[in-house]
Amino acid sequence: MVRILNTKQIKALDAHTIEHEPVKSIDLMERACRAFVNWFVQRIDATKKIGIVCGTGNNGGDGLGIARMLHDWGYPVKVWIVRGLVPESADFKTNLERIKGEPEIADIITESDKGLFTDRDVLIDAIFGSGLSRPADGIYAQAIRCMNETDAMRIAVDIPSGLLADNPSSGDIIKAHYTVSFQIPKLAFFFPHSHPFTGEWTTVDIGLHKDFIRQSETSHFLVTAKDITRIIRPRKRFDHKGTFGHALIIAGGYGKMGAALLASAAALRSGPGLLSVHVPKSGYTILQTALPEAMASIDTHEHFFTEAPSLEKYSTIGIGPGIGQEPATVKALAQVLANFKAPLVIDADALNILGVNPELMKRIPENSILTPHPKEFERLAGKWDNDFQRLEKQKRLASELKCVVVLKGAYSSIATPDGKVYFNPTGNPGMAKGGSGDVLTGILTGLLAQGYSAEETALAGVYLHGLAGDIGSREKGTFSLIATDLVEFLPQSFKTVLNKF
Ligand SMILES: NC(=O)C1=CN([C@@H]2O[C@H](COP(=O)(O)OP(=O)(O)OC[C@H]3O[C@@H](n4cnc5c(N)ncnc54)[C@H](O)[C@@H]3O)[C@@H](O)[C@H]2O)[C@@H](O)CC1
Ligand SMILES: [K+]
Repeated sequence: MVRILNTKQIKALDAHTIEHEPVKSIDLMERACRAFVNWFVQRIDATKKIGIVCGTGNNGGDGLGIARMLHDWGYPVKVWIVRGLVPESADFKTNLERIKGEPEIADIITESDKGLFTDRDVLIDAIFGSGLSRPADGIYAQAIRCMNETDAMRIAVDIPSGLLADNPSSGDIIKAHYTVSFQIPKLAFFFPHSHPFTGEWTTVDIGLHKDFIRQSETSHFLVTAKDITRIIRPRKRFDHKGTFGHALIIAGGYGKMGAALLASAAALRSGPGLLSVHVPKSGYTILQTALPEAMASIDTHEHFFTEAPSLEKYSTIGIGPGIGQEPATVKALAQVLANFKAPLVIDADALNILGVNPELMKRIPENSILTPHPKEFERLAGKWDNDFQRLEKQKRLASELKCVVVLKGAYSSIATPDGKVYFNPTGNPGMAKGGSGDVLTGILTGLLAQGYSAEETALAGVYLHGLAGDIGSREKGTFSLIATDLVEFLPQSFKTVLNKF
């Protein structure tokens, strides 16, 4: 797990590293600059004209160090220092002294300094870093606007200037194409509204104290491949189908049998011992023809879900894709929630039904997994003003229901009943298509049936689903990738994770 720390903790971490490594503050800054430059030189051609726009705090100090190093690498570099009210930090001063005449430095002292950076191919943003405490205004806002108006590629040092790491941002913010952040990812990076500012972000190691990071309290984590490898248990020689549980998928309706097929095919590829699929009568032939491995459980209704089969034999249930919201379906869902006591996976129309019948929420078995996309989540939890508030709502829902709530999207977030939130790194925009969610429901149902805990299931399922999408889009491209491909590439996704042993 990568721990996501807040800016106060990052400041304490910097101080701890300086005191206990020990390393001088300016030498730590030098390390940060080198890490940035190392990233930079591997990607940016040395003929490009570079502009570095610095504040006068430590983020600006980084900018000056980076300017000196890139000049030594042979890049044509120009530096601008935004001279507002921020006093020069000690390390800023040192790095300013270390620039001896080259590269060229200009001060920005009035707001009328406009159209400044137009001859630059690449602009490095080092105005504010994690020290930003309020929206940028005055001369700072003006410099940010000037940078955003150019056609240059913009690269932010640590965090785009104007973006707050731990709180909603407003005002002018650098629209970076890339953000190179120092070691610890910032919470804001995981939110949709930050993306126009961070662009593609990455972290670079600057040798901050690992034990201190491990001991820092946080409820926010970024999942890594290693975490998933640790969760997924390889199968043993004497395991048999009884070991891996019997999953039931309740999905599909007239015109939406594809949802049932996608969820079921994904469940089958995720390893449960047995899979049954409950579909309306009109889905019988479709299911039996398309998925011979699945057993059919047939509803009495021709077109939609009206009555749950007897549920005792199932280890878990995945319910929702394509079931619609007919009154009889609402009743049948209520019946499932009344009779089934083990954790289940609730998705799509089952979530929409819960949204308009909140009294049913109380019946959801503890440790179930809910997988709303943002619109479904809004129906369950109400509107939000900003991404931070949305995250709080997600945490609250997970704790109230004592369930795992997976909010789907880029960096799908997984909130657990005990208040933790895991962000998932896999997946890509090629997956933003109908049917992707059905595939996730199937994977989760398949894993839950095998006895993985709700938390393990959600972490592994969401990761594997995204990884299947990443592997798939390498072959099919993000335009052409479809949900069926996710099922097709799921075996490779599992193999990738298992082969890490
Ligand atoms: N030893 C360290 O602490 C290290 C710090 N590093 C760099 O230092 C950065 C943090 O530096 P600082 O804490 O000096 O802060 P910044 O350089 O981000 O900001 C400078 C100062 O501006 C003031 N300020 C905040 N919001 C403002 C606003 N809207 N308008 C005007 N002034 C405002 C604050 O007093 C703040 O301290 C990191 O992002 C990173 O780039 C790196 O060099 C790694 C090591
Ligand atoms: K910055």
